[in-house]
Amino acid sequence: MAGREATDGDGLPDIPRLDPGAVAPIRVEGLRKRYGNVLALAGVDLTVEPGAFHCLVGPNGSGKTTLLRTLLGLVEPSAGEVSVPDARLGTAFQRPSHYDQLTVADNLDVFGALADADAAWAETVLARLGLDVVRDRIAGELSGGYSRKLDLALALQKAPAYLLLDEPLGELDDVTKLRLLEFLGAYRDAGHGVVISTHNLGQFASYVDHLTIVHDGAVLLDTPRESLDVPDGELQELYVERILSAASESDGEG
Ligand SMILES: Nc1ncnc2c1ncn2[C@@H]1O[C@H](COP(=O)(O)OP(=O)(O)OP(=O)(O)O)[C@@H](O)[C@H]1O
Repeated sequence: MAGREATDGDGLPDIPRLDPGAVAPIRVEGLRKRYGNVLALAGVDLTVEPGAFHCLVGPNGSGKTTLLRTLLGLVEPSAGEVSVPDARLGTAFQRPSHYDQLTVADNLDVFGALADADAAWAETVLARLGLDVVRDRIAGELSGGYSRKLDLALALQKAPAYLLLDEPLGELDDVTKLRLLEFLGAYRDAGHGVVISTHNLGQFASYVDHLTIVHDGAVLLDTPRESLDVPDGELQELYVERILSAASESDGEG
């Protein structure tokens, strides 16, 4: 992370810019994951480009979380190749990562020191996520939404080249959702990859650059957003229609 700064003119501290050209893509080939007799991933090929907002969307049980966790190295593939560049990946929200007994500011100091982050970046993250108002609160006493944003702030201390998040907006209030979405958009605009796993594509419609629909552990559609000739407001509907039509085809085969 270095060089020019994002100038989004929104009055918030700028996010230092990363040159996506200097980051390799994440590549997955023939990825299979079996849990006992459940085939969670049935041979997935996927490329995640740097600097893009990439949504992995699919219904419950389609394999999104398994795919995301495999990219993060948290799940061992049964077969196939996962090539993650020699770059920093970041994630949050799977389980709390903060120290409950420390304040927000002290948590940031600890994680910032581990990540060798500079103080200006910690302040930027604090302001961008709207955490500055709770900086002196004990982390264990924060509300659910602030607690989750704190974990995201801690993951961001190392300024990951790719930020991978599983249903990041679940259970957040509408204002918090909006601020988080704006942050994720700004982080992408500053050259970082953002990879979201969700079954609610509609919430991310105005941000998505690349869409991968996952169904029954396989990729049903993998396409740049620009090649889909539908307005943002119809993206969720397009996804649901694709799933319904794939489900009725597989019913027909059965
Ligand atoms: N640790 C596990 N042990 C056994 N089966 C698992 C495990 N994790 C996931 N599965 C199974 O693998 C399949 C894919 O699950 P996964 O959580 O990846 O789907 P998902 O698309 O993220 O679903 P959701 O939207 O409900 O979170 C499901 O059938 C699930 O029950």
